[in-house]
Amino acid sequence: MESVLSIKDLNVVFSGFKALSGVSLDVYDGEIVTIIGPNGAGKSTLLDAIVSKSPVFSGHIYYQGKDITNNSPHDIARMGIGRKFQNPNVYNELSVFDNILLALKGTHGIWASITAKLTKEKKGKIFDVLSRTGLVDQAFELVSSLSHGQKQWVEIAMVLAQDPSIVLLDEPTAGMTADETYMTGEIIKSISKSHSVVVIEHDMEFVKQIAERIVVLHQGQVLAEGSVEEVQSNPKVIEVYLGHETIKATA
Ligand SMILES: Nc1ncnc2c1ncn2[C@@H]1O[C@H](COP(=O)(O)OP(=O)(O)OP(=O)(O)O)[C@@H](O)[C@H]1O
Repeated sequence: MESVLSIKDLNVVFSGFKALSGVSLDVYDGEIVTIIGPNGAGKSTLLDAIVSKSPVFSGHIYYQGKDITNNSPHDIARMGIGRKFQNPNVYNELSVFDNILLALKGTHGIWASITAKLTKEKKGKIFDVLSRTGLVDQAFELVSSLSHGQKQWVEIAMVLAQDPSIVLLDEPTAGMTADETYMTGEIIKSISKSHSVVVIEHDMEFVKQIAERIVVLHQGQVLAEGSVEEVQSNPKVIEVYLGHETIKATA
């Protein structure tokens, strides 16, 4: 099977510090890859390198077979890699609908977008992403009136509005209630029917809900890779990560 995203021997260095060291990883069509690992393992740096937010020192990133290493972030987004960051990056004083409108591919500038005549096609597209993220009932509410979880979903909807083929999510459930976390898992599973999804996550219950393939990062390297069961029973993973999480959960 052809991979959508292929990372080969990736190294990212910050002032002499190796944040990523020889990372290789493939993401296939329509799969969910969940990245776990201790704080500072290099998880966010990996997503940053994919979208050129952090420069790649050596190694390669291929998207649909094309080498995109250190291409401009704008080009990478335009090619079809959508990235959601940890903190919601939404316009609080606009409606949910207008936030999605602004994110639509080919949209330029707030006023030009909001005052331009809305085509039936654009409206349909906006409601499609709102229904995929459980936000149809909130379409005309101001984002400022939404819960923290709903704001995160608005941002996922904004990423989907850009028609990516791969969606990168950095800790999408941070700060969410248990119900919101569960709902986020269902949204991600639904998105994976039409997109590849890479998710960074700490909450192991959530990881179990969504995970198909897990990649464990530790000190900038891939420590282990496999199913939930394989990773949970891997002694190296227990030692550096899951043992610690279990202790935290029972403390
Ligand atoms: N822009 C930067 N400049 C210098 N060092 C950085 C930069 N970004 C990340 N680092 C360092 O690289 C290492 C990996 O950081 P990263 O944020 O990728 O880890 P992480 O696995 O996402 O951690 P967390 O789970 O805490 O978010 C850390 O030691 C961090 O301090």
